[in-house]
Amino acid sequence: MSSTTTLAPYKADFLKASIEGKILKFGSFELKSKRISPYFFNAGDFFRADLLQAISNAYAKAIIEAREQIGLEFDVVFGPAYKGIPLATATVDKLCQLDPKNYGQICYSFDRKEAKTHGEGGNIVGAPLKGKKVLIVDDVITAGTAKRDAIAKIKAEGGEPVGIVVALDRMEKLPSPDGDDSKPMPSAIGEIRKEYGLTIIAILTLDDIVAGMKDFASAEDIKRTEEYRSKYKASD
Ligand SMILES: O=P(O)(O)OC[C@H]1O[C@H](OP(=O)(O)OP(=O)(O)O)[C@H](O)[C@@H]1O
Ligand SMILES: O=C(O)c1cc(=O)[nH]c(=O)[nH]1
Repeated sequence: MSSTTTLAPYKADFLKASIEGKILKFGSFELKSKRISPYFFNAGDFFRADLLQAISNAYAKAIIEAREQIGLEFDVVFGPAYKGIPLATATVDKLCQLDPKNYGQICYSFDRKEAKTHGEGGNIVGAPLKGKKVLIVDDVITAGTAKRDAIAKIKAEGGEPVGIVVALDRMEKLPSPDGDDSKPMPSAIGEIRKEYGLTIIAILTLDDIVAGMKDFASAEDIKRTEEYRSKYKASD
């Protein structure tokens, strides 16, 4: 894949797995933000063992790199329901496998979309968050809504969010408060970074995907993806 040679090897391997596993799809998809996108990254499709290995390897390598480069430290990996759940558990497992000295005591945790009222009850499954430094892992960031919800839940449990790792930054602007998507707006990722002072890491960006697309996508899909990128491009 010639056009991905500038990506770190673990990122290029991850992009290759996303394409071969058909995690990255082209068509017409309604997003959580209600935008209609010509492409979709479905982390729910990393369901086969070799693909799960590919995604957990990419998250773990990105986290280890962040520790080496910026000293990212945390106690718990939190995966927002639903697609964040297997990501958090598989990432913790992979971190321990790759670096047991630094990550052997790291825990995972995730939320329920609806609170459980019997048994252990509550909203959180896995490690308690109170007093812990918490790293959020999720699949993609578009408008940032799910990340803001996760931050609020972690804080409500007494945890301290320290960062977010996503597989894909779709590089989109925030929705305009009046719903007019033609207005310039800052990026979802940049605003969350500024507002909460968090480290935010994306393994791949839309630019990486567009750069790699000429090797595997149709001319029509490339054109529609480039048009979508221009339409929702952030002002920062
Ligand atoms: O940038 P954002 O506005 O956060 O949008 C993207 C999020 O939306 C989807 O999750 P959803 O809440 O639909 O839940 P799911 O994991 O159950 O698919 C997707 O999995 C992302 O996490
Ligand atoms: O914004 C979303 O809802 C979204 C985008 C995407 O590429 N993949 C996904 O699962 N959700």
